[in-house]
Amino acid sequence: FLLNRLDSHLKMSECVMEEEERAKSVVPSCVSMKSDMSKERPLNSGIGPQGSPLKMDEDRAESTVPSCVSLKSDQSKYRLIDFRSSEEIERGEHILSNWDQSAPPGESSCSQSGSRSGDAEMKPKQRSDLQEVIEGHKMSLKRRCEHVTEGTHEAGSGTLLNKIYTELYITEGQSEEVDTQHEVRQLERTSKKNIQDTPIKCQDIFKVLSEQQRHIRVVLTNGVAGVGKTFSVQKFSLDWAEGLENQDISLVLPLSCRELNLIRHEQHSLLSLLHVFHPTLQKIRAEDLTVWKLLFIFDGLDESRFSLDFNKHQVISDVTQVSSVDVLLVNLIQGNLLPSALIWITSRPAAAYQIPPSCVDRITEVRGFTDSQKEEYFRRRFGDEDLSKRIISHIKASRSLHIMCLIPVFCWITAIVLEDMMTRDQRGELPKTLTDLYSHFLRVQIKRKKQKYGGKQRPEELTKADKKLLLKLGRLAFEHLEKGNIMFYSEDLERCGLDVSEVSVYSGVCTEIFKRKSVIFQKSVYCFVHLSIQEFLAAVYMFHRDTRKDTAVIYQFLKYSKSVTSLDDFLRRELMKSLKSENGHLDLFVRFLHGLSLESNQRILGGLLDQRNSRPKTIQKVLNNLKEVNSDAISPDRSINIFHCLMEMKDQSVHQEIQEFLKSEKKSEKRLSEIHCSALAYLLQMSEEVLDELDLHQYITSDEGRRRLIPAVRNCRKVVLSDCWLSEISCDSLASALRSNPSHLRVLELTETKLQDPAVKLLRGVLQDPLCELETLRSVRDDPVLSQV
Ligand SMILES: Nc1ncnc2c1ncn2[C@@H]1O[C@H](COP(=O)(O)OP(=O)(O)OP(=O)(O)O)[C@@H](O)[C@H]1O
Repeated sequence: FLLNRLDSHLKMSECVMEEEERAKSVVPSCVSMKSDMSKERPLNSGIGPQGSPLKMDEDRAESTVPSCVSLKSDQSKYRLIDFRSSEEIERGEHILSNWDQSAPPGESSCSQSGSRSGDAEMKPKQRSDLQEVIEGHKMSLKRRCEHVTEGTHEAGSGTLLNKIYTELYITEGQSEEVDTQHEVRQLERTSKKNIQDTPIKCQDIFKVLSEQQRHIRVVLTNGVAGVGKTFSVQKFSLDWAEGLENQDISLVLPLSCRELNLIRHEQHSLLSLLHVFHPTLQKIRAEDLTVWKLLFIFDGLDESRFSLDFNKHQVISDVTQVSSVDVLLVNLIQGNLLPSALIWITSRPAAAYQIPPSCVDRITEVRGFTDSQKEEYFRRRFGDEDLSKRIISHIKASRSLHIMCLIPVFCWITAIVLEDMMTRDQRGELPKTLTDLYSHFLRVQIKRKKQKYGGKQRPEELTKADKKLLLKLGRLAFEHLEKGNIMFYSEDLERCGLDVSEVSVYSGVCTEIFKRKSVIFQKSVYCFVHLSIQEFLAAVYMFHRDTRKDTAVIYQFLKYSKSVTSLDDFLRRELMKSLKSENGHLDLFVRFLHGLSLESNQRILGGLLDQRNSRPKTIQKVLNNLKEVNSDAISPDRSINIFHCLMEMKDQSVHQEIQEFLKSEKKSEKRLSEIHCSALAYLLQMSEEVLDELDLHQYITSDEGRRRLIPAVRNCRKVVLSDCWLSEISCDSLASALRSNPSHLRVLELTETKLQDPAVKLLRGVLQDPLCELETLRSVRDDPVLSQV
């Protein structure tokens, strides 16, 4: 497990280096920004240094508060003062000159010793100027946060955050060990709530909630893709900017890691960094930063392309000292720089390991929506009560949809699809599988584009141009999926034959699939709205290549030179390739590929894929292959994906057989195949009830079948692994189950279990891990393995 972690860490670093190389050529050396002037009046309430309420002179504020400049700013960073119009410069100069005059002598550059006494000595004029800056910043932040775009990048076109924001289930602590596994599988694991977890409200994450807790300075919030981390940051910031919550904080300063990437090759001081990303703070001085209570929010650490080295770095304690962004970040987190500033970092679990636990005062995890929050989401989203009721009851009736809706981004996709289907006359069957859902999602986007731009075809039909565009997007999705890239620059688009303007012109199709994430420094960064959409389009592209017999693309991907003879051969090879991936990054891709082999799904896509000759005999062959896959060298956790592929092909047989097996009185008489074992492992792992005992030896199955049951260990109190050969890879699953937090496993019996040396070491390591809550490790006979462990 650790080796895998190390390996994936190395891969990530390689990936980061590769991306850095890519980015070197794309990030301009000179930063330019576009300004966005505000005519709005500042609010007349405010918080001063250390939370003291300030009163402000409204008239003067109106004349002096700088514009709320948006991030889409266009002027050179080296001429920051030029952000403003001439009129504004005049006003700005007025403020700056006032401030310069009022600054105590010798305080022009700040050090940590620029103490709070400066505040006490502050002249009334100076204080009110500072307050104006805070109010200007609040207004700017409010404007940035009050609308959500949910896939559309058209400014101001979004919905009000407060209208659709639904409370999320956030807990203190985290549910699983930091994991590099694919998010969708994590989602399946985490869908089982644990009542022991302590829920915490987003606005309380810096509050000391019990007597045992000390001051909370650094909070790390984990959560899988699309679970609502950015929404939480946005809501927190909006509530602060509107004066509703956390008013003891003087300035909330969100800095998205995606945007910080764009200046990672540049040198900045903390002060200039703030000036670049929060132009409303142009006039704050170094000493202000040390006297105010600041909150820095670094959203999306997983998207950062800088590597944080906490062991060896330049120590910086002066906010005007220039260094690289990663060094500034490390110093802020360690508390060398602005030790009293609060720090909030959000990250997907795979990247959270970069922050040493010793630097973190509180870990929280956004778990998504509970069942009642899911319902509330749909009620808020649709004013129509009847429609929201029907949608909720459909979701409840489909287990996979219901599990998926734990993640807000899936709620959003589901809402779009079901709203469209339920308000149309000819409804058709409502989606039950992921491929179904995503095919409908794409169809709705195509239809919207038709409605927006007109066209002779029926709304659902694709023109040649639509097909070409979607397949080019598919190529981009596919080529970057393998490399683990989720963000693209215009040159990546061009390499796939995508014209940047084409992508924007087809905004009706693209905005909810593909979006321009930031346009800072005139550099556009693109990404798919969600990783799963990238995986779906990548599968569409690959499937299309297969129907067109594009052997070059297929062989290069499969690293296979013999001809792929048929659909079943193609899918079998794709599956094997995905099973060999260490972190499961092709799992969802391969599920979609299997789903796309069904004509019913191809039909939804309105001619995007040539209708494939998916004869029943071929489909049966694919199903048989899935049921017979030999997964000797594959992790049992990964093998569960074979069962998911069956489900995507709407084959319910294995699922039903296992349901019957679970109800049966004669379990010990029924022989289970390997695929049965994967299905059973999945169902036991997902079950609401914790199993008292799992004795692998009681199941009549092969050695491989027994190993495939190991993921179920996560949901058991006692596990007996007797007389079974545990490979290192199976030990990985066992180790992960032992480490899961909270873990139910208290008793582990290992008897005549043939553990190889690396597995013994691995288990020994896990048992020493403070996260492991195992109480008894037992062996029935004198087992040499046990003494080694
Ligand atoms: N609290 C919420 N209320 C309503 N909708 C939400 C909420 N949280 C998230 N969503 C929906 O889910 C989508 C994804 O959320 P968000 O961008 O916050 O996820 P994330 O955890 O930051 O994901 P990533 O790691 O991919 O950046 C949002 O665009 C929105 O549609």
